[in-house]
Amino acid sequence: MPVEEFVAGWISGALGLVLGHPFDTVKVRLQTQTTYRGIVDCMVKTYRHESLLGFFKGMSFPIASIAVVNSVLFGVYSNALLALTATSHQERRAQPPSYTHVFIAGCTGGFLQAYCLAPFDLIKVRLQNQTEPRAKLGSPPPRYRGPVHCAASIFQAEGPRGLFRGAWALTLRDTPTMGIYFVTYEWLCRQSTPDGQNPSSATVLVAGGFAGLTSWVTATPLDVIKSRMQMAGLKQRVYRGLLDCMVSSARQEGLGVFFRGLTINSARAFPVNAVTFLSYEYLLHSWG
Ligand SMILES: C[N+](C)(C)CCCC[C@H](N)C(=O)O
Repeated sequence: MPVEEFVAGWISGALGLVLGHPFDTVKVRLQTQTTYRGIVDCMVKTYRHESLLGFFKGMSFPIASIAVVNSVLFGVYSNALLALTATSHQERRAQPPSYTHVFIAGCTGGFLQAYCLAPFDLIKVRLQNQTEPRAKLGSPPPRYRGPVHCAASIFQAEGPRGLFRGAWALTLRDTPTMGIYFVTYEWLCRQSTPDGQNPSSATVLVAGGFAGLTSWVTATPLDVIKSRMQMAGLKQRVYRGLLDCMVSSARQEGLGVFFRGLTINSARAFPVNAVTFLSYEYLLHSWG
């Protein structure tokens, strides 16, 4: 099994992640809290109250976990294509796989990475939602002191299952949308590249950016539900399940609730995924 894809997936994921984390914090806050009037208001309040560091809350765990998560995504995707079409990464420009195969391989990668991502994503969302400024003398400490403390408290209170809160919504969010992600990327690359040649860096950047954009636009409704289920019992009410969360959110806040965070998600998705795909392709290319 070729392992280069796993390593390239890891490095490219980490680069994209750091670039996108401040946007991600604003998105999570807008989706789960009702105190902000919009993106700018949320940014201003976060900066005033918590300084620049506020935007990087909850980043250490994703950085550690991206090694597993993005390498599973890209590694499984590439190896699934190998199984379906009997072509390696290097051979795929000369013999391009069908879009159905690309979609199935993307969904498989999305499904498997969702399970690895679930506990890390839960902890990220919980920490991002702690709006207290950095500990000052005399002020009450935040609920979680850091990622390890957060994981340990959830584990103690709810057992291992607690760490997978919202995992079902996350899997539903990622399985089809990762298929869309890779199909968009492949389609755009093929549109602007002569047959049999490798896409230029500019093409990879634009195709990667649009792949991120289309997959996040389609993923946003379930992203909102996922974040709310992960916060259930803390700042949100407790839901009986995914459907209950959908229905009660829509009843209370209207259908617009499913598009919360869409603008910021899209603004984040383009640069993050442009960089992710460019570095992925570059690494695989330079390793031959
Ligand atoms: C499938 N879904 C839309 C959820 C994500 C697709 C892009 C994943 C990328 N690592 C990022 O963070 O943007």
